[in-house]
Amino acid sequence: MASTGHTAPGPAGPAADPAVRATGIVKRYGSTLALDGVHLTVRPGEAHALVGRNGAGKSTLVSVLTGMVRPDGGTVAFGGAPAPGWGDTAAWQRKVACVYQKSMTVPELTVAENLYLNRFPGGRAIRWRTLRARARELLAEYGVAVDPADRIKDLGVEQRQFVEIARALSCGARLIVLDEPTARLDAGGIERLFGKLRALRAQGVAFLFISHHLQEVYELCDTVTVFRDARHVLTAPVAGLPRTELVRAMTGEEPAAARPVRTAGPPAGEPVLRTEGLVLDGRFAPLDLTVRAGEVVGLAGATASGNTAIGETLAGLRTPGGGRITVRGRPVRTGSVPHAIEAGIGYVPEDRHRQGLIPGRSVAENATLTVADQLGPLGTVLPARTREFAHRMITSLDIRTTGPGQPVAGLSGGNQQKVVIARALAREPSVLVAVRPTNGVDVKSKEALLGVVREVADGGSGAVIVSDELDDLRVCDRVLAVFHGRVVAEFGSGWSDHELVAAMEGMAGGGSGPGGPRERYPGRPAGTDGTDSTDGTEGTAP
Ligand SMILES: Nc1ncnc2c1ncn2[C@@H]1O[C@H](COP(=O)(O)OP(=O)(O)OP(=O)(O)O)[C@@H](O)[C@H]1O
Repeated sequence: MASTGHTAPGPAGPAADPAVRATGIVKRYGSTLALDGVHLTVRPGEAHALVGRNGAGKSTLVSVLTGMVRPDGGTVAFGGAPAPGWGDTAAWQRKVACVYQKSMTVPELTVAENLYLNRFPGGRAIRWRTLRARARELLAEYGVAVDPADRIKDLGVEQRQFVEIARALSCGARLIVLDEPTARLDAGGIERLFGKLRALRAQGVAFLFISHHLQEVYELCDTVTVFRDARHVLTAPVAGLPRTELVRAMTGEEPAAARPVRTAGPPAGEPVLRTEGLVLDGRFAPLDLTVRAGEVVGLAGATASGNTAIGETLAGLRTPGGGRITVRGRPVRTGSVPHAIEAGIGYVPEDRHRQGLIPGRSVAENATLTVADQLGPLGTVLPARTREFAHRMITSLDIRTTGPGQPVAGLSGGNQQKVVIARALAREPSVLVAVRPTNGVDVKSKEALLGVVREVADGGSGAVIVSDELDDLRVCDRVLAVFHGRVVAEFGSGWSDHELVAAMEGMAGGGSGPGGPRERYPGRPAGTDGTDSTDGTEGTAP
């Protein structure tokens, strides 16, 4: 089934040496075999997707290809020449760069300073004017419309990514790895990113694209490689590869027949969560929301719509300007995470790195952070009970780990997300509030996770899913579309992708013809720049 190197030749032609060729790569972490003799070839000008389930080994290979991790076996060559020596960071940067979902730039420094970090022109004394002029030229060369004097922290995600790409190219790199680059972009940002990547490909720059959004793989890439359980299982041209076959390669199973995720009947239970006049100035207008037992309610909205701010306010992360929240009829003290948890609000944050996990602690400890007081008398945590609880979560959420004692830092990104969800479920909350719960989660786990949310509701609690992903929203009984801080439309279970996306874009009841960004990225409505709400840039004042 595998066929390496079967790719559409880039502008450099089929005879050119590959941008990168990795062969026989082996990497072990203790008893975990993360890469088992994998291979990968990316040609100049090619956009090559690397896909696989959470824990398949994608990030480990990226670390090997960028000189961050030393493999236990195998070879890497760039443009036909052996990879730089271990530890020669500058030499690796001249070959390859990785643009992560998380910015690798220094937020307090300007764009110009970031572009020339550790390689300032002009000898010892830094000539700031020269630096800025060079930066301006560099950005213009790659068509990046950013002011070199701006601080990185004031840029949106999209602009930061362009700055990182420009920096990599100016170091001489001709291979750029993009690790989930669209995760925090809206439809317009994705279009602009893809447009820029196409232009750079025409100049011979090669891209390795890591994504759980298979639709984007089909949109952008000409070749796809699949890893499964640390092994290479497939390399094939994207054109003509049926999606079912791609999923089969990723999972090793026949794709399950499509089944509706939404299983519950019309909501009939008591209200479990209620907001009355809940308002956060500059983020969302007074909101009256009722979530009943047995119900999953979606808050759909683009990045800056205010839907995330609503979720964060329910979780106690933000203090509302007015209004009240009640859980099963009891008022919740707002603006306090401990009180929200105590009242029965479970929360799955979008940004698990900042709000979710303690990396050095074990899976068991992280999964039980909210229940430590219930696991032992007088505030002591009994390891046996902690482990037992963690075992249950590992099984029910299919967390790929060596065991409850493994530090979460050693889990793949998607499996870390599952630990965050386990933690939110630990207290058996009256209402679960989940922000983009399937972000970074593989195609099979997505279904399992949404199934768990559904089960929470079917078990007599309520759930709120805050997301712009249509697949997340399909599990909901009701979806409220939020635009500019207001609920602009409400849908029962029978919504069409088109009408929901139109509502999220502020065109409730409207719509437009096919062919626009909405049609191509049905899960990502166009909106303002893709900076998340916790960066403090979200929202238009209602
Ligand atoms: N630093 C580490 N210490 C221990 N184990 C690790 C470490 N990094 C990765 N692993 C393990 O190696 C395997 C491959 O992980 P990797 O992060 O490469 O997967 P991935 O395909 O990128 O997954 P995801 O889609 O979830 O990001 C996993 O079993 C993971 O637990």
